[in-house]
Amino acid sequence: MNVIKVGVLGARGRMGAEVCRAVEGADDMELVAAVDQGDALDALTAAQVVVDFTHPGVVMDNLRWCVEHGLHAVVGTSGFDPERLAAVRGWQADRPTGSPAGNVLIGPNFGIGAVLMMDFARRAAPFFESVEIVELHHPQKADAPSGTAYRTAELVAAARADAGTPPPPDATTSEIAGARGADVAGVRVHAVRLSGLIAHQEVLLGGHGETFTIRHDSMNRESFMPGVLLAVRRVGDLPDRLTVGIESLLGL
Ligand SMILES: NC(=O)C1=CN([C@@H]2O[C@H](COP(=O)(O)OP(=O)(O)OC[C@H]3O[C@@H](n4cnc5c(N)ncnc54)[C@H](OP(=O)(O)O)[C@@H]3O)[C@@H](O)[C@H]2O)C=CC1
Ligand SMILES: O=C(O)C1=N[C@H](C(=O)O)C[C@H](O)C1
Repeated sequence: MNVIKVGVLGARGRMGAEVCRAVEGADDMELVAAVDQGDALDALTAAQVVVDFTHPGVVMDNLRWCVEHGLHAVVGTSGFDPERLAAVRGWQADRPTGSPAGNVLIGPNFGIGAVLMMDFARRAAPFFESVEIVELHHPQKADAPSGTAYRTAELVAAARADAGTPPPPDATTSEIAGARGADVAGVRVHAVRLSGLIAHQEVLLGGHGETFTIRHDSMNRESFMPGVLLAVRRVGDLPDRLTVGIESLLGL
Protein backbone atom coordinates (compact mmCIF):
# COMPACT_ATOMS: atom_id res chain seq x y z
CA MET A 1 0.00 0.00 0.00
CA ASN A 2 1.22 3.50 -0.83
CA VAL A 3 1.39 5.54 2.36
CA ILE A 4 0.84 9.30 1.90
CA LYS A 5 3.14 11.49 4.02
CA VAL A 6 1.03 14.31 5.47
CA GLY A 7 2.01 17.57 7.18
CA VAL A 8 -0.54 19.65 9.10
CA LEU A 9 -0.42 23.45 9.47
CA GLY A 10 -2.40 24.83 12.38
CA ALA A 11 -1.87 21.49 14.13
CA ARG A 12 -2.72 22.76 17.64
CA GLY A 13 -5.96 24.45 16.52
CA ARG A 14 -9.51 23.09 16.75
CA MET A 15 -9.47 21.68 13.22
CA GLY A 16 -5.74 20.99 12.91
CA ALA A 17 -5.75 18.77 16.01
CA GLU A 18 -8.72 16.83 14.62
CA VAL A 19 -6.92 16.40 11.28
CA CYS A 20 -3.80 15.08 13.07
CA ARG A 21 -5.96 12.49 14.85
CA ALA A 22 -7.70 11.50 11.59
CA VAL A 23 -4.41 11.17 9.68
CA GLU A 24 -2.87 9.09 12.48
CA GLY A 25 -5.93 6.84 12.36
CA ALA A 26 -5.77 6.30 8.59
CA ASP A 27 -3.91 3.15 7.46
CA ASP A 28 -2.78 4.77 4.21
CA MET A 29 -1.36 7.97 5.75
CA GLU A 30 1.55 8.96 7.96
CA LEU A 31 1.67 12.22 9.92
CA VAL A 32 5.21 13.47 9.30
CA ALA A 33 4.89 17.09 10.53
CA ALA A 34 2.55 18.94 12.88
CA VAL A 35 3.28 22.67 12.59
CA ASP A 36 1.64 25.59 14.36
CA GLN A 37 2.18 29.29 15.02
CA GLY A 38 5.89 30.05 15.58
CA ASP A 39 7.17 26.69 14.27
CA ALA A 40 9.52 26.56 11.26
CA LEU A 41 7.82 25.43 8.04
CA ASP A 42 10.88 23.36 7.07
CA ALA A 43 9.47 20.26 8.82
CA LEU A 44 6.81 20.18 6.08
CA THR A 45 9.36 19.34 3.38
CA ALA A 46 9.08 15.70 4.59
CA ALA A 47 5.41 15.72 3.48
CA GLN A 48 3.80 14.93 0.13
CA VAL A 49 0.55 16.66 1.09
CA VAL A 50 0.20 19.65 3.45
CA VAL A 51 -3.18 20.31 5.11
CA ASP A 52 -3.79 23.93 6.22
CA PHE A 53 -6.36 24.90 8.85
CA THR A 54 -4.88 28.14 10.19
CA HIS A 55 -6.28 31.65 9.81
CA PRO A 56 -7.38 33.75 6.83
CA GLY A 57 -4.62 36.24 7.72
CA VAL A 58 -1.76 33.75 7.34
CA VAL A 59 -2.99 31.13 4.89
CA MET A 60 -1.71 32.93 1.78
CA ASP A 61 1.90 32.96 3.07
CA ASN A 62 1.61 29.27 3.96
CA LEU A 63 0.16 28.37 0.59
CA ARG A 64 2.77 30.32 -1.32
CA TRP A 65 5.46 28.44 0.60
CA CYS A 66 3.83 25.09 -0.31
CA VAL A 67 3.54 26.03 -3.99
CA GLU A 68 7.17 27.20 -4.07
CA HIS A 69 8.26 23.91 -2.52
CA GLY A 70 6.22 21.83 -5.00
CA LEU A 71 4.02 20.28 -2.28
CA HIS A 72 0.38 19.34 -2.75
CA ALA A 73 -1.87 21.40 -0.49
CA VAL A 74 -5.32 20.74 0.92
CA VAL A 75 -6.63 24.00 2.35
CA GLY A 76 -9.59 24.29 4.71
CA THR A 77 -8.85 27.79 5.93
CA SER A 78 -11.52 30.27 4.93
CA GLY A 79 -11.16 33.67 3.25
CA PHE A 80 -10.68 32.78 -0.42
CA ASP A 81 -12.14 35.36 -2.82
CA PRO A 82 -11.45 35.62 -6.57
CA GLU A 83 -8.34 37.82 -5.99
CA ARG A 84 -6.77 35.24 -3.69
CA LEU A 85 -7.48 32.42 -6.13
CA ALA A 86 -5.86 34.47 -8.92
CA ALA A 87 -2.77 34.95 -6.74
CA VAL A 88 -2.48 31.18 -6.20
CA ARG A 89 -2.79 30.55 -9.95
CA GLY A 90 -0.06 33.17 -10.50
CA TRP A 91 2.38 31.44 -8.10
CA GLN A 92 1.69 28.09 -9.78
CA ALA A 93 2.27 29.59 -13.23
CA ASP A 94 5.56 31.11 -12.02
CA ARG A 95 7.05 27.73 -11.13
CA PRO A 96 10.17 27.24 -13.21
CA THR A 97 9.83 24.66 -16.02
CA GLY A 98 10.85 21.23 -14.80
CA SER A 99 10.37 22.01 -11.08
CA PRO A 100 7.97 19.86 -9.11
CA ALA A 101 4.50 21.36 -9.19
CA GLY A 102 2.02 20.75 -6.40
CA ASN A 103 -1.73 20.75 -6.79
CA VAL A 104 -3.86 22.97 -4.54
CA LEU A 105 -7.34 21.94 -3.36
CA ILE A 106 -9.25 24.60 -1.46
CA GLY A 107 -12.30 23.21 0.35
CA PRO A 108 -14.70 25.86 1.66
CA ASN A 109 -16.34 23.03 3.59
CA PHE A 110 -15.23 19.40 3.87
CA GLY A 111 -18.50 18.15 5.35
CA ILE A 112 -20.13 15.80 2.83
CA GLY A 113 -23.58 17.07 3.80
CA ALA A 114 -22.41 20.66 3.49
CA VAL A 115 -21.12 20.01 -0.02
CA LEU A 116 -24.50 18.47 -0.93
CA MET A 117 -26.28 21.47 0.64
CA MET A 118 -24.28 23.82 -1.59
CA ASP A 119 -24.99 21.69 -4.64
CA PHE A 120 -28.74 21.50 -3.89
CA ALA A 121 -28.80 25.27 -3.32
CA ARG A 122 -27.08 25.90 -6.64
CA ARG A 123 -29.60 23.67 -8.42
CA ALA A 124 -32.66 25.14 -6.69
CA ALA A 125 -31.65 28.80 -6.94
CA PRO A 126 -32.94 29.57 -10.47
CA PHE A 127 -36.43 28.23 -9.64
CA PHE A 128 -37.22 30.73 -6.85
CA GLU A 129 -37.72 34.49 -6.87
CA SER A 130 -35.93 34.99 -3.54
CA VAL A 131 -32.87 33.44 -1.96
CA GLU A 132 -30.97 34.37 1.19
CA ILE A 133 -28.32 32.57 3.24
CA VAL A 134 -28.07 32.35 7.03
CA GLU A 135 -24.87 30.90 8.47
CA LEU A 136 -24.56 30.16 12.18
CA HIS A 137 -21.26 29.42 13.94
CA HIS A 138 -19.46 29.23 17.28
CA PRO A 139 -18.39 32.66 18.58
CA GLN A 140 -14.64 31.84 18.35
CA LYS A 141 -14.86 32.01 14.55
CA ALA A 142 -12.53 34.72 13.21
CA ASP A 143 -14.28 35.66 9.98
CA ALA A 144 -17.75 36.55 8.75
CA PRO A 145 -19.44 35.55 6.61
CA SER A 146 -18.16 31.99 6.61
CA GLY A 147 -16.25 30.61 3.65
CA THR A 148 -19.10 28.17 3.11
CA ALA A 149 -21.69 30.95 2.91
CA TYR A 150 -19.44 32.97 0.59
CA ARG A 151 -19.00 29.98 -1.74
CA THR A 152 -22.72 29.13 -1.61
CA ALA A 153 -23.58 32.71 -2.58
CA GLU A 154 -21.13 32.54 -5.50
CA LEU A 155 -22.63 29.24 -6.73
CA VAL A 156 -26.22 30.48 -6.31
CA ALA A 157 -25.45 33.76 -8.09
CA ALA A 158 -23.75 31.99 -11.01
CA ALA A 159 -26.67 29.55 -11.41
CA ARG A 160 -29.19 32.40 -11.43
CA ALA A 161 -27.11 34.42 -13.89
CA ASP A 162 -26.83 31.42 -16.24
CA ALA A 163 -30.61 30.92 -16.09
CA GLY A 164 -31.38 34.62 -16.53
CA THR A 165 -33.15 34.81 -13.13
CA PRO A 166 -33.71 38.44 -12.07
CA PRO A 167 -32.35 39.75 -8.74
CA PRO A 168 -34.54 38.90 -5.71
CA PRO A 169 -37.22 41.51 -4.98
CA ASP A 170 -36.40 43.82 -2.06
CA ALA A 171 -38.21 47.09 -1.40
CA THR A 172 -36.02 48.12 1.56
CA THR A 173 -35.25 51.84 1.39
CA SER A 174 -34.43 52.45 5.03
CA GLU A 175 -32.34 50.18 7.24
CA ILE A 176 -29.91 50.11 10.14
CA ALA A 177 -26.52 49.20 8.59
CA GLY A 178 -26.13 45.43 8.44
CA ALA A 179 -29.80 44.61 9.02
CA ARG A 180 -30.07 43.07 5.55
CA GLY A 181 -26.79 41.19 5.88
CA ALA A 182 -23.80 41.28 3.55
CA ASP A 183 -24.17 41.40 -0.21
CA VAL A 184 -22.10 38.56 -1.70
CA ALA A 185 -22.42 38.43 -5.48
CA GLY A 186 -25.92 39.91 -5.13
CA VAL A 187 -27.04 37.35 -2.52
CA ARG A 188 -27.82 38.47 1.06
CA VAL A 189 -25.78 36.57 3.67
CA HIS A 190 -26.52 36.79 7.41
CA ALA A 191 -23.99 35.63 10.04
CA VAL A 192 -25.02 34.46 13.54
CA ARG A 193 -22.40 33.82 16.26
CA LEU A 194 -23.80 31.83 19.18
CA SER A 195 -22.24 29.84 22.02
CA GLY A 196 -23.13 26.16 21.77
CA LEU A 197 -23.04 26.07 17.97
CA ILE A 198 -20.35 24.51 15.76
CA ALA A 199 -21.12 25.16 12.05
CA HIS A 200 -24.58 25.44 10.48
CA GLN A 201 -26.16 26.98 7.40
CA GLU A 202 -29.61 27.54 5.97
CA VAL A 203 -30.34 28.49 2.40
CA LEU A 204 -33.82 30.05 2.25
CA LEU A 205 -35.59 30.05 -1.09
CA GLY A 206 -39.03 31.50 -1.74
CA GLY A 207 -41.60 32.39 -4.38
CA HIS A 208 -45.07 31.59 -5.75
CA GLY A 209 -46.59 30.90 -2.34
CA GLU A 210 -43.99 28.38 -1.22
CA THR A 211 -40.67 28.37 0.56
CA PHE A 212 -37.90 25.82 0.45
CA THR A 213 -35.23 25.63 3.15
CA ILE A 214 -32.02 23.64 2.82
CA ARG A 215 -30.22 23.24 6.16
CA HIS A 216 -26.96 21.61 7.13
CA ASP A 217 -25.55 21.11 10.65
CA SER A 218 -22.06 20.05 11.67
CA MET A 219 -22.46 18.70 15.20
CA ASN A 220 -18.71 18.28 15.76
CA ARG A 221 -15.41 18.71 13.91
CA GLU A 222 -15.10 15.00 13.14
CA SER A 223 -17.83 15.71 10.58
CA PHE A 224 -15.23 17.33 8.33
CA MET A 225 -12.74 14.45 8.44
CA PRO A 226 -14.09 12.09 5.73
CA GLY A 227 -13.89 15.01 3.28
CA VAL A 228 -10.41 16.04 4.43
CA LEU A 229 -9.03 12.49 4.11
CA LEU A 230 -10.66 12.10 0.69
CA ALA A 231 -8.99 15.35 -0.41
CA VAL A 232 -5.59 14.21 0.89
CA ARG A 233 -5.92 10.93 -1.05
CA ARG A 234 -6.97 12.60 -4.29
CA VAL A 235 -5.24 16.01 -4.44
CA GLY A 236 -2.17 14.65 -6.25
CA ASP A 237 -4.27 13.22 -9.10
CA LEU A 238 -6.57 16.16 -9.77
CA PRO A 239 -6.68 17.33 -13.41
CA ASP A 240 -6.27 21.01 -12.51
CA ARG A 241 -3.47 22.63 -10.52
CA LEU A 242 -6.07 24.59 -8.52
CA THR A 243 -9.45 23.12 -7.52
CA VAL A 244 -12.10 24.80 -5.35
CA GLY A 245 -14.45 22.44 -3.51
CA ILE A 246 -14.56 18.65 -3.24
CA GLU A 247 -17.71 18.34 -5.37
CA SER A 248 -15.83 16.73 -8.27
CA LEU A 249 -14.26 14.19 -5.89
CA LEU A 250 -17.79 13.12 -4.92
CA GLY A 251 -18.90 12.86 -8.55
CA LEU A 252 -21.19 15.91 -8.31
N1 LIG B 1 -13.16 23.95 5.20
C1 LIG B 1 -13.73 23.40 6.28
O1 LIG B 1 -14.44 22.38 6.19
C2 LIG B 1 -13.51 24.05 7.59
C3 LIG B 1 -12.79 25.20 7.66
N2 LIG B 1 -12.51 25.79 8.85
C4 LIG B 1 -11.64 26.95 8.80
O2 LIG B 1 -10.35 26.55 9.26
C5 LIG B 1 -9.69 27.67 9.85
C6 LIG B 1 -9.22 27.29 11.24
O3 LIG B 1 -10.33 27.08 12.09
P1 LIG B 1 -10.12 26.58 13.59
O4 LIG B 1 -9.35 25.31 13.62
O5 LIG B 1 -11.44 26.64 14.22
O6 LIG B 1 -9.19 27.76 14.18
P2 LIG B 1 -8.18 27.71 15.40
O7 LIG B 1 -7.92 29.14 15.77
O8 LIG B 1 -8.67 26.77 16.44
O9 LIG B 1 -6.86 27.07 14.79
C7 LIG B 1 -5.96 27.73 13.98
C8 LIG B 1 -4.55 27.31 14.41
O10 LIG B 1 -3.61 27.83 13.47
C9 LIG B 1 -2.54 28.40 14.23
N3 LIG B 1 -1.81 29.35 13.41
C10 LIG B 1 -2.00 30.69 13.28
N4 LIG B 1 -1.08 31.20 12.45
C11 LIG B 1 -0.32 30.18 12.03
C12 LIG B 1 0.78 30.09 11.12
N5 LIG B 1 1.29 31.15 10.51
N6 LIG B 1 1.32 28.87 10.92
C13 LIG B 1 0.86 27.77 11.55
N7 LIG B 1 -0.20 27.80 12.40
C14 LIG B 1 -0.77 29.00 12.63
C15 LIG B 1 -3.25 29.00 15.41
O11 LIG B 1 -2.33 29.35 16.44
P3 LIG B 1 -2.71 30.57 17.44
O12 LIG B 1 -3.97 30.15 18.13
O13 LIG B 1 -1.53 30.67 18.34
O14 LIG B 1 -2.93 31.77 16.57
C16 LIG B 1 -4.17 27.87 15.80
O15 LIG B 1 -3.51 26.87 16.54
C17 LIG B 1 -10.70 28.82 9.80
O16 LIG B 1 -10.46 29.61 8.67
C18 LIG B 1 -12.03 28.11 9.68
O17 LIG B 1 -13.00 28.91 9.08
C19 LIG B 1 -13.00 25.28 10.01
C20 LIG B 1 -13.77 24.16 10.01
C21 LIG B 1 -14.08 23.45 8.80
O1 LIG C 1 -14.72 28.32 11.39
C1 LIG C 1 -15.44 27.29 11.31
O2 LIG C 1 -15.80 26.65 12.31
C2 LIG C 1 -15.85 26.83 9.98
N1 LIG C 1 -15.35 27.41 8.94
C3 LIG C 1 -15.63 27.11 7.59
C4 LIG C 1 -16.30 28.28 6.92
O3 LIG C 1 -15.89 29.43 7.15
O4 LIG C 1 -17.22 28.05 6.14
C5 LIG C 1 -16.36 25.80 7.41
C6 LIG C 1 -17.36 25.52 8.49
O5 LIG C 1 -18.44 26.37 8.31
C7 LIG C 1 -16.76 25.67 9.87
